[in-house]
Amino acid sequence: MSTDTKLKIAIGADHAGFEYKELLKSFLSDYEVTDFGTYSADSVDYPDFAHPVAEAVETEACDFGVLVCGSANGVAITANKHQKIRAAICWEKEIAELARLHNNANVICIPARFVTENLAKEMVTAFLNTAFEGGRHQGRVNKMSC
Ligand SMILES: O=C(CO)[C@H](O)[C@H](O)[C@H](O)COP(=O)(O)O
Repeated sequence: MSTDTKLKIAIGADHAGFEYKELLKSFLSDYEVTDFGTYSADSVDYPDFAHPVAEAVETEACDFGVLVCGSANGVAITANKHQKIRAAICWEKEIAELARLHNNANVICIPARFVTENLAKEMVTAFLNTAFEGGRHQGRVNKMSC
């Protein structure tokens, strides 16, 4: 019997990110995923979904967050209002890796209207499988809080 504990992922999106969220949810079958909505393509307000995802990560109920909206700006701005959240907008696989390596980002924000489904999957995979480098980056991350 495996004793592996699955990483816990909080996922959320607005209507613009709904389809990608559904896709990523299926893609992340090796993880314990909690879906904070939205649950259809009907128009909604992204803060209603970004705050719950940020809270789940901030309280350590989940290890990482995945947020999707049209440009990723709305969900990232909202999530970053939370003290313990470092939410990074990603549009290239290497940016997703750097968000973990250098910034110890704990939420990845995906712009569904500007990246392909395949790239979204690649970025989430890279994000979840890259560790924070620490070292010179630790002090910089410490200085983010105000
Ligand atoms: O938050 C955003 C922009 O900052 C997201 O891209 C939203 O998904 C977008 O604003 C939704 O736009 P819509 O015209 O209401 O579909």
